[in-house]
Amino acid sequence: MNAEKRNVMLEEIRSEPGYFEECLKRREELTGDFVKLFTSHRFRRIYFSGSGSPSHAGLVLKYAAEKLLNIEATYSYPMLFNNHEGLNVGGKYKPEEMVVICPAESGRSKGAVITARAAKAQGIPVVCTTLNPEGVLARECDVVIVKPSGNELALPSTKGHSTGIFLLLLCLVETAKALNTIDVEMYRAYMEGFEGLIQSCGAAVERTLEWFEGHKRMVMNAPFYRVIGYGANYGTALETALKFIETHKRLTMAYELEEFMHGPIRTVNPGDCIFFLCAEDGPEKERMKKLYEVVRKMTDNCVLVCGDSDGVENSMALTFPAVNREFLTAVEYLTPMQVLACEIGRHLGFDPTEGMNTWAKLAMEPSFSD
Ligand SMILES: O=P(O)(O)OC[C@H]1O[C@](O)(CO)[C@@H](O)[C@@H]1O
Repeated sequence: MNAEKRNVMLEEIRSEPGYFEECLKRREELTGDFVKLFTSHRFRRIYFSGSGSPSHAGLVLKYAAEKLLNIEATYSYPMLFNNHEGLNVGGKYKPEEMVVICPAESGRSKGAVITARAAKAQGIPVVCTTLNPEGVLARECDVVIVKPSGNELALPSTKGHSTGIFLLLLCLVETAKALNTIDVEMYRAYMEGFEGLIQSCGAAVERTLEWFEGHKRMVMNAPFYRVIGYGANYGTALETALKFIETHKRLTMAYELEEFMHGPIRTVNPGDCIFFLCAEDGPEKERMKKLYEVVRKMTDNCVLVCGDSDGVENSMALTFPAVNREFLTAVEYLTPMQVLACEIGRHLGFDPTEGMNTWAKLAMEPSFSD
């Protein structure tokens, strides 16, 4: 593999803070249509739809939408939704009271396009973020937000996914301000948080590279990985598992904090490598720390991923100057995990621009063409 290919994924992760900065600079232009749609309707129900990384974005954003806008929101895998659920199952809402949001990459995956088409047929507005404003999904949408991150050379998406979550969180916070569902203080705190991510995500990359250098032997000797998250960062855990398997092909499992106690905890063996995403404050964080202390008694290779302000003095901890603002953590805590995926893959000699079994994906036709 040549040096350029070797570095492509890391450089894409490194470019993320620059796109966050651009989103903030172009805030009005990028979020304006979204805010207008929400202020000109009285939405009572939001459906998030997306496959792969966009499914994890949907999971994060569902919690943010409910808390910031007080609107009921759901996410489920698009084909479960299309084949076994559907829009307005109970017949409670008028079309103009519902909205579908698709946090896409290429926007070609069939599931979200089918959901968008069903919504359009019923007069339900559809929003997407996408890299392709002319694509098959964008053509079904009332609001199309083009992510400034551009196409990725590495097949496991990183900068597009992080920029997409950043941008939709920005849309939700701007909408919350316009609808008065958050006060001025809270709005200001979120805006400071967004600004802070430029620095924290940049620092997370360099800290993780340093950490990996110091813990390479442990990480590379582990045959598989587990990652545990809570709240919206369960989406971060799922995205980590996807990024890990896409990049280095080693088995990786993701768990929601409390679910770990129901079966998985009984399967921990000495030497297992487990990442604990210890993000925003609250009772779940304390419970995560307790779990970490308990699991450390079974394996030495427990890695607490947390902010500097947590004051954790443990050489195994992977720490960085996190902002730790609720929901924004789903952007900043993903950065170290993207870097780890990339570094493990590099050490195993995988080229991130080459996929395995491409023929199999093509045979299954999961996407439309544009
Ligand atoms: O159809 P979209 O918008 O590209 O979304 C699916 C994305 O998720 C992935 O399956 C996983 O990252 C990507 O390959 C793909 O880009």
